[in-house]
Amino acid sequence: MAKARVHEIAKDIGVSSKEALAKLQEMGEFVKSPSSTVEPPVAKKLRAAFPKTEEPAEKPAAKPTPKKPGAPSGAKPGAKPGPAVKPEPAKPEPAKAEPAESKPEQPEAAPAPEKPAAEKPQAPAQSSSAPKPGGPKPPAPGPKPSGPKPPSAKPGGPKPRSGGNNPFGLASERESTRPSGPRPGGGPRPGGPRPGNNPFAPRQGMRGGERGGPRPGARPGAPRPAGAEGSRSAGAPPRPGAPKPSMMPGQSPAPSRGNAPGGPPGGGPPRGRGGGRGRGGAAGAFGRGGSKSKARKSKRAKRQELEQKHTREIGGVRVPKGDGNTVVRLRRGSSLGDFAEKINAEPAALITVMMKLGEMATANQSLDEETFHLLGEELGYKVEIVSPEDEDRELLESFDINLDDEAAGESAEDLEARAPVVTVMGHVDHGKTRLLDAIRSSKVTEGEAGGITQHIGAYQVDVPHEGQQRALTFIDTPGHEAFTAMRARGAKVTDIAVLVVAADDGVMPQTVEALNHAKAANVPVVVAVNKIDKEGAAPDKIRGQLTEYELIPEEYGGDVMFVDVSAIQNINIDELLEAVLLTADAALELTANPKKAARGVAIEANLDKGRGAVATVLVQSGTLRVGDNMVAGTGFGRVRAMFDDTGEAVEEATPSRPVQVLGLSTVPRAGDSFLVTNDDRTARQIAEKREAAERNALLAKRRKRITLEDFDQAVAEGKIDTLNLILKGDVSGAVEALEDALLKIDVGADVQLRVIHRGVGAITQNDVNLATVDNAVIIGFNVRPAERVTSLADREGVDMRFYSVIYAAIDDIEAALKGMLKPEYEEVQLGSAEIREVFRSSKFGSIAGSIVRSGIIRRNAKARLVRDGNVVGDNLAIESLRRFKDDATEVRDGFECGIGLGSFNDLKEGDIIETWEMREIPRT
Ligand SMILES: Nc1nc2c(ncn2[C@@H]2O[C@H](COP(=O)(O)OP(=O)(O)OP(=O)(O)O)[C@@H](O)[C@H]2O)c(=O)[nH]1
Repeated sequence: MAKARVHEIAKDIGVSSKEALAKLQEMGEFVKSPSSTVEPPVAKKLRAAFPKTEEPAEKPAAKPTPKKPGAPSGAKPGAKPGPAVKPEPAKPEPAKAEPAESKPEQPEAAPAPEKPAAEKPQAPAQSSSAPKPGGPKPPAPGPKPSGPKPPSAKPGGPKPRSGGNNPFGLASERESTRPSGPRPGGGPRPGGPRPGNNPFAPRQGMRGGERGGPRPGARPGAPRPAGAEGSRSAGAPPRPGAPKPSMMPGQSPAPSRGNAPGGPPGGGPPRGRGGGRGRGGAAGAFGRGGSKSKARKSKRAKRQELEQKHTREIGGVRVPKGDGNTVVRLRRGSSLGDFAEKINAEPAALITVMMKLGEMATANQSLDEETFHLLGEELGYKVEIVSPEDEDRELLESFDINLDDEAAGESAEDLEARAPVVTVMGHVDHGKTRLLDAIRSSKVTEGEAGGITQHIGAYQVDVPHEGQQRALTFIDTPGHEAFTAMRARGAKVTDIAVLVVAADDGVMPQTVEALNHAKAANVPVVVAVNKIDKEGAAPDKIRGQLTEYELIPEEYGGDVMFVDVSAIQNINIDELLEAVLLTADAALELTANPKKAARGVAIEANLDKGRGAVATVLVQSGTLRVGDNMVAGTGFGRVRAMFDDTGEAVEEATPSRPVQVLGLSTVPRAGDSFLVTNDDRTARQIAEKREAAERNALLAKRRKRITLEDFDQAVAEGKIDTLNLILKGDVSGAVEALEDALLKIDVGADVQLRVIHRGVGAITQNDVNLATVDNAVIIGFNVRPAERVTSLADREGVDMRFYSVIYAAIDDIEAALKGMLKPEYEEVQLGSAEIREVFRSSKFGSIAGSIVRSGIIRRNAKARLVRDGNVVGDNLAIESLRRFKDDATEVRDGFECGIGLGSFNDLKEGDIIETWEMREIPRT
């Protein structure tokens, strides 16, 4: 089997090439046009991506022999029985091809898709008026068919009367239905029976009434108001026993739901010949004449069929239907509109769906991940929110820059050894700065007289090693703050960490913090036991202590090199550098291709009065040259000049070489990636796009990376299987006790509990950074975070929990692991209002002129409509609220107001509008 072309597969599946292309794109396959070929696995994937409802539906149809005779003759109006190409593919092929067209005659088939063909003539008529009702009014969907309303046939009085002294100047329903003379100025033509734009047309017994009634199988006995139509379709009232599409194999009930334009308009599941309108069948019987119109019909029918198959109705609107597996990738900060675009839906339809889900959102509003998941689930899509790194990767790909492919495409000859990049970490005052100075001065002074150096954030030294001069790059910002900040930004800068521990002080909280950060980043560690010149120095004790943290010295049989040094007295500095090189050589293969445009990371940057943005960048691959166009974070520009850490101007910088760069438009942040582009325009555009993405990300209050409540769900979705925790407490005993107790929880085989960091003291920015990177939950025991730490956690969506009783913490975590810790919400009544009069407005729909009876009526609050003690409309929202002519945000007890419940229009005098909200019950 040769490779198949997209359009062939599309045809096979029964979708358009465009849809197939879109799907391929969604799946990450980039295919140019319908005539492009795809590899068999891709073809298979594509087929699998479309629901197979088709097959079962058609098969039965194909079977009935009666079809066969008719089919070959009239049915295939020479059309496209493409399959005929195949010699005589016996039965299956042709049989498959036929059903689509010949189906009409064969009502037994009953599959929903078929019907439209037969009823085609009607469908169009309806669809013009029908879509409307479906569209705008979600909450009043089919359920209440035309029943009671139609009779009122509001066409009644086209005499809107300007609502005298009512708060809106709108005509009340009472007035408008009074059949007196037409009053001008009445604004909305309340009763105006214009089926075309009257959202209620179908329910009022207009033609489209069929629409309301027809739902196959839906309340079969319901009187069909569309009497006129009824005469045409004998089978109109769906038979109770008629097969519902939902009964069909593989057919989900949703698509069958009636009012899709392609839906079975006659309501008559086309079973039994009498059931169909007969026209389609008759046409077939009469041969020619019929075949022409039939051909036309069937085309339309196919379209409708398709539409119906790929859409479903929710809350009265038609939205695309995913198959539950279709992945939709969205950037963080995306809006409903973005999502709509991806699934080819109307943003307005999604707004309605959101309302049905109990959330109010506008098309342009950024939504958080959770909300997208909820919405995706409802529509049958798997929403993936791409990480900032992925996002940047995709952004670059849109400029045809693929860093991964670039790296993968490099051959061994392109690669040259590069210097290891080292970060020095450790507890306060253990000598990090001093050690960095010692390393640097010992080397710089060797080469350069004067040894005038300047701090640019990183420096490189040459070390004689096994007869060679080897370079080492040190990040000159000690501490793990910079390290985690960069890591949080997705930058992998450090190859090796030097953990400094003062021999006279021992392992301290930040020592542990630092080593945990290194471990989490999977970076090998070399321990520098410093201050050995000091009295009381006990280097062996340090080795013993660190063993407890899984840093086992080589001399104890482990694989971590420990070097005793004195930064002040320059003792063993060379040995330390040697150990770093040995560790790098043993654990890592550090190479990069210098022969290409430079890529790397910004290490440090500042705005200089005279020189503008000055950024220190570390070249990670390629060679950076003066004159290159570069983009670093959201800054871009042409490299005007470069300097190394001795202040020397340099023309180029190769991998692992840090240089200071002048020429960027703005100051990048530490950890921002940079790259050289072919032209300045690309650099500028990338920078602009990054800025926009950042803005969006900021806008989306991206809530909750992982919370204890959603842990089990994340596990269920296969996203994670480990609950990472960071424990902070006021005293070490408590932290240890908590950790011990936590690790004793019986969590079962599916999930794991991992304490990635524990420490004494307040929750710091570092803790939040670490939680951000490793998707951890922070547990604070008798400690609180500083204010800016709280806001950082909030911004990053990190779940922090505070306890003062160990058992409470254990209970919560145990419950989370067992999937039992659900947030609890309670409904809180906000207020209620009684409808005194109903006004109709063409612009706003029905407005309830009301008086607030209790509490407050607030705009956007959730609402329900109660009539004689029965809820007649639930999950509504106060979409508009007015006091006289002015919009109001809230109206209090005793005041009159006008309330609009969006597209919910079933309002009556005396009804009570209750408003409420869900509040999370705080845990104690
Ligand atoms: N005796 C002795 N003192 C040292 C040595 N290394 C550093 N010190 C002293 O220890 C103190 C702290 O050194 P720093 O290099 O500032 O320590 P740090 O880890 O960078 O400290 P922070 O920047 O506060 O995190 C200074 O007074 C140094 O002079 C050493 O090898 N021997």
